[in-house]
Amino acid sequence: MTVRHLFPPLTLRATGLSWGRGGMALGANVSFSVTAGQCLLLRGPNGGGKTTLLLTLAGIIAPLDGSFAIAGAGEDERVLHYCGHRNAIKPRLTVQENLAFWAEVNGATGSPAKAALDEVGLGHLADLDAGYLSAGQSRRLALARLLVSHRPLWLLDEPTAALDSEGHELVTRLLDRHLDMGGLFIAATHDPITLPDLARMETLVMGQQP
Ligand SMILES: Nc1ncnc2c1ncn2[C@@H]1O[C@H](COP(=O)(O)OP(=O)(O)OP(=O)(O)O)[C@@H](O)[C@H]1O
Repeated sequence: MTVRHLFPPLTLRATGLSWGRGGMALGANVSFSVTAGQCLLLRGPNGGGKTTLLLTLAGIIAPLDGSFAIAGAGEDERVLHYCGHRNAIKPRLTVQENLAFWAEVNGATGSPAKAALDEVGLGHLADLDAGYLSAGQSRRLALARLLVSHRPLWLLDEPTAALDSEGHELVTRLLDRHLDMGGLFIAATHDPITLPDLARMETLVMGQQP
């Protein structure tokens, strides 16, 4: 598959990285790199440290040791989306208003809100208060945020959580297209995610005994 490089070609490189919570190390001295058109899947048991690693790479938690760097971006460029396992939906705003809010916060550099909602299968619910969405519909709305603001690096925590089989296909399609565009992503997942081109995928298994 050809990478079209619609994004600046980034590389995220971790060197001897250790991460953890509350003084407890959850990963130690790990090195990896992910570059434009590629992805890294984080796998492992509950409590294994996947979310903590994503939060660390998002700059929300400080590493315990080692370092990581994102090469290929301007100093002040906002290059990443962090999509946590909570959907961060405002229940009193409509579905479309939620998306418009995030487009304003993150920059309306991607698809128009209505097109993004159509893409994730929520176009018919645009005017519904988002608090009424089902679990899977809420997840779809969270994923639509990735589409309204173009950013090359996606850090995703359980992107397929609560989704039906068509939703799983949607996620595969969005992720594959993102890599086609020269984006990259790191995703923590308990579900299998299989992209058409397996050469693009690496897996980091964590939380295992040495
Ligand atoms: N603020 C905190 N203080 C102390 N420990 C914490 C804190 N937040 C999370 N933890 C612990 O850190 C460990 C790793 O949690 P994390 O959410 O990174 O795991 P995970 O691999 O994403 O798990 P899951 O598959 O269940 O989502 C867990 O044991 C959790 O209880």
